[in-house]
Amino acid sequence: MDKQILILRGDGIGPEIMDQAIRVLQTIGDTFGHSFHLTDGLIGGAAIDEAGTPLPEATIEKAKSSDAVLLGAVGGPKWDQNPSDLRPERGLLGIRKALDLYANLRPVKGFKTLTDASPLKREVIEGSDLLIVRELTGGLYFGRPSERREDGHVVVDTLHYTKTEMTRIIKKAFESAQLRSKKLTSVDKANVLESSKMWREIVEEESKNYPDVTVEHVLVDACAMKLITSPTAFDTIVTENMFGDILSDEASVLTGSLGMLPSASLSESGVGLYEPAHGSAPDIAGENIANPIAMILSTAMMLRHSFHLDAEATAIECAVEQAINNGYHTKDLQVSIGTCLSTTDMTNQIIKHIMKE
Ligand SMILES: NC(=O)c1ccc[n+]([C@@H]2O[C@H](COP(=O)([O-])OP(=O)(O)OC[C@H]3O[C@@H](n4cnc5c(N)ncnc54)[C@H](O)[C@@H]3O)[C@@H](O)[C@H]2O)c1
Ligand SMILES: CC(C)[C@H](C(=O)O)[C@@H](O)C(=O)O
Ligand SMILES: [Mg+2]
Repeated sequence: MDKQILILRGDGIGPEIMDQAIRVLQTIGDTFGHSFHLTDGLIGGAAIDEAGTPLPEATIEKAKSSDAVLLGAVGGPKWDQNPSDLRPERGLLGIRKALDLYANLRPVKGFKTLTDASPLKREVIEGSDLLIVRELTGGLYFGRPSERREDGHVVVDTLHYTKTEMTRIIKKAFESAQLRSKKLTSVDKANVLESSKMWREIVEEESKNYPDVTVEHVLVDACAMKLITSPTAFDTIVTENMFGDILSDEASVLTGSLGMLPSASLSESGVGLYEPAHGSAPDIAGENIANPIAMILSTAMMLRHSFHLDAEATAIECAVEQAINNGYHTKDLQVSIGTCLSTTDMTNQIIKHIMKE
């Protein structure tokens, strides 16, 4: 198989973890006989520094003509004081919108060996395996007006959704639930927000088309609590943009670290973008200690969702699990037993297992 992949390294640990994903991809190519052609593009702070904008037009064009996009992470203190249109994060939001990547899939799977790494009790988190389906191109992130008014004393952000935007992500979640254990939890704030009331109505309406899926509605505040007190009660969660952002970072605790959580950002028919759920981690950038697993598992998601290379994706996922089961981990996992490795050495272990398969 011949595929064109756009590589967006971004900022902070972005380039470090992307280098590891590329090594894994090359190993998959060599082992299974595929050619992955990689092209670099600019995004985030790196793009601001080099091209004066967080999302150059060339990046969007390259993305549209690629078969998939891999993204590291954007942002960092260097650009924190920039005006809002010159923030690295604008590049990320911009590419999501430009490619209409409305469906963000964030799987959260605890590895047995890492349950001790979580600050939560083993008996509570053991067996955690859920999927957060997050709406990615609407809501508070994109609603207008979003501005500071009246001499800086009043601020406005707008939570805007159309019925069409809600319906497509809810359908995607029902379809995802059908492929898993057929239980869907819809998370909203329908006791307060008009948008959530409409969201809940659409979930009810759509549930008639998926009679095999059991649906429950949970308010977001209660969901935040239940995620860490009874995570195994969840299978597929669907929610709007900002709730999904917050709940997915919270859910990462079940896996031992934010550095473990991959994601796929998908459109209806166009190119998919794959990125870790975490950010650019400026506090550890340049030290070769970042956990590369979220980026590597995002690469596996690309192989599965964009290229339908199931065996290859599974090979990566199994290699990650085997490396962890052999006691290898990175610093963020705070495991006291086994061997703590650098970013590159952790990847070496994963690559070793892929080549053995
Ligand atoms: N998708 C993205 O590009 C994305 C996502 C989230 C945040 N951000 C941006 O990243 C910057 C930093 O944000 P933040 O510090 O709130 O969030 P962050 O996710 O970058 O980091 C939060 C904490 O988790 C740790 N961490 C994250 N990923 C890790 C990994 N792979 N290995 C080991 N430890 C890891 C960090 O060291 C930090 O202590 C901000 O500019 C923010 O806007 C970008
Ligand atoms: C950096 C930021 C804009 C982004 C988001 O909120 O979507 C990040 O937190 C994420 O989860 O991908
Ligand atoms: Mg986030």
